[in-house]
Amino acid sequence: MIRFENVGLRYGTGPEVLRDISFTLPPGSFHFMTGASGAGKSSLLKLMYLALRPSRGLVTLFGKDMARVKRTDLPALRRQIGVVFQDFALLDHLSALDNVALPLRMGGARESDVVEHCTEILRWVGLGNHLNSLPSTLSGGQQQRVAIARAVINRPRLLLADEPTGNVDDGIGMRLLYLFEELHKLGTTVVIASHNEALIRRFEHPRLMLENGRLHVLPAHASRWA
Ligand SMILES: Nc1ncnc2c1ncn2[C@@H]1O[C@H](COP(=O)(O)OP(=O)(O)OP(=O)(O)O)[C@@H](O)[C@H]1O
Repeated sequence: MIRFENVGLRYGTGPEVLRDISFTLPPGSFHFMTGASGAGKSSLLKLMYLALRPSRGLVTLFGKDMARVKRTDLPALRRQIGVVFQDFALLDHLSALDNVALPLRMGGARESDVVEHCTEILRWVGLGNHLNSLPSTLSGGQQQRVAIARAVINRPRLLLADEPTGNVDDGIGMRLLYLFEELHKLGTTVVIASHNEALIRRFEHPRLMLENGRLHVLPAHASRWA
């Protein structure tokens, strides 16, 4: 699904913030990503989402060498990836439901199915009373949940989430992680960056641990105590 070989990343002429990153994420796997603030979690997720190109090394996604993929082919690849980044990137003029509906409508789904599925998922993330609310009228945690609903609505092949439980209490955080678990059971490859050790330890998944720009992959049993 994703393969990195000796990947390095620097911003401009600065020092390398990621160094010699090599790992393979098999299809259908679930990994947490951890590391201190500034360790490079968001940067690594952006490399996986093809929002950044590596300064060196090889990134393979869905079996394709990303250095050979044309810029015009990127949107089609990205449509197979659900992302929750820290800025949420919701469209301000659209209601919560219409934001979540975007990937389904772009894929040509029937309108009656769109409304039914979007209502169901927004209820699941606790926003059943905010279907028609504009993002600017929602709290940070509520906007984050809209972004999560939008990322998972069309069952992407790959789900990347940066601190998806950062703005919610532990009860809702658990609910969101169960949502990711469900998606994983349906075959989606999942990568969740998080600082929330208490939540991570409740789930038995391997861990991508970033430290000083380098990556260590910890198996599930070791990752619970890392
Ligand atoms: N656009 C940028 N330009 C220059 N340096 C950057 C840029 N984005 C990130 N960095 C640097 O890259 C390093 C890794 O940042 P990144 O945001 O990936 O870390 P992080 O682990 O996600 O941090 P946090 O947990 O605080 O979100 C940091 O030293 C940061 O200053």
